[in-house]
Amino acid sequence: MNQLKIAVAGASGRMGHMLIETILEAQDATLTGALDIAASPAVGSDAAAFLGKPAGVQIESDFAKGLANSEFLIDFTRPEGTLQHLEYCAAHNIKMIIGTTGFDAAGKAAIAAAAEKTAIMFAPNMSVGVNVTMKLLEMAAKNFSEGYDIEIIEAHHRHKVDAPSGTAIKMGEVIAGALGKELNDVAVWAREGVTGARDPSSIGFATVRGGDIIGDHTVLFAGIGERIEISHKSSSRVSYAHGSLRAARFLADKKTGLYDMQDVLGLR
Ligand SMILES: NC(=O)C1=CN([C@@H]2O[C@H](COP(=O)(O)OP(=O)(O)OC[C@H]3O[C@@H](n4cnc5c(N)ncnc54)[C@H](OP(=O)(O)O)[C@@H]3O)[C@@H](O)[C@H]2O)C=CC1
Ligand SMILES: O=C(O)C1=N[C@H](C(=O)O)C[C@H](O)C1
Repeated sequence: MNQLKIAVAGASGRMGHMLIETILEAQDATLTGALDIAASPAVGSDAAAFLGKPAGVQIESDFAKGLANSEFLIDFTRPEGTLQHLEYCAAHNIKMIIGTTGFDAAGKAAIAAAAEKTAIMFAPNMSVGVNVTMKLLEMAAKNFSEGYDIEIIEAHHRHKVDAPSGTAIKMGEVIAGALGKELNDVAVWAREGVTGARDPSSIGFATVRGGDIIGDHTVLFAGIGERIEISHKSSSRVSYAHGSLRAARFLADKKTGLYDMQDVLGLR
C-alpha cells in the first residue's frame, strides 16, 4: 500500500497531538515530519514523546528539515504560522490540509493564490458531523427565510483565541448564501447596551468560552410559537484528525486546487 507521507505543524498543540496519534495508528499513513515554532520547548524532542512511545521523528522549527520527507503538511496552528508554512509548501510542492481558523481576507486570498501551485484543503471544521450539519442548515435556512430570527451560538474551551469560531462563521456564510445574502451585510457579531429591537434580516452570533468544551455549535431559528435548534457537539478532537486524514487521501491525486471538506465528503 502506498503510504501517505505526512508532516504535522503545531506538533505540540492540542490538535498536533491528536493528529500525531491518529497518523501513527493509520494503516496507510506515515508520520514523516513535525514542526513547531522556534520558541517551543518541544523543538528537538520526539514528536510522539507525549505518547510514551517515540516515533523516530524529531520536532523541528526549520521548515527544510521538518518537511524534507513529506508530501503533505497538516497545519492546525495560528494564521501567521500557517501563512509562513504556506509559502514554503507552495514553493516545494507540498500539499496542505489547513485547519487553522481566524484568517482575515488577505490570509484567505494568500491561501487561494498558493492553491494555484499546490493542492490545498482548507476548512474550519474537519468533522463529518459538522459538514453534514452545514447541509441541514442550508435546507433549513431556505425554509425559514421569512418569520424566523437566526442566531448562531458557539461554545469552546478557555484557551481558544479567535471568536466567533471559524465553524460558526462558516455556518453563517452557508445560511446567508442560502438566503441570497452576504454574511458581512447581515451579521451582528455581538450585542451590548441599548441595541434596539432585532433587525429581522440579521444573523446574530453569540460566543461562550470556558473550561474544556471541545466545540459546540447551535443554530437557532426562532419564530412565533415555535423555535428550531440545529446543534452539533464535539466530544473528542479525534473527529477533526480523522477528517484531516480523509483530506490527505482526497488530495493524493491532486496537483493543485483549493478544496474544502464538502469536496472531500462528496457533499457539494
Ligand atoms: N478545522 C478544524 O477541524 C479545527 C480547527 N482548529 C483550529 O486549529 C488551530 C489550533 O488549535 P489548537 O490545536 O487547539 O491550538 P494549540 O494552541 O493547542 O496549538 C497550536 C500549535 O501551533 C503552534 N503555534 C503557535 N503560533 C505559531 C506560529 N506563529 N507558527 C507556527 N506554529 C505556531 C503552537 O506552539 P506553542 O504552543 O509553542 O505556542 C502549538 O503547537 C486553531 O486555529 C483552531 O481554531 C481546532 C480544532 C479543529
Ligand atoms: O479552536 C478549537 O478548538 C476549534 N476550532 C475550530 C473553529 O474555530 O471552528 C473548530 C472546532 O470548533 C474546534
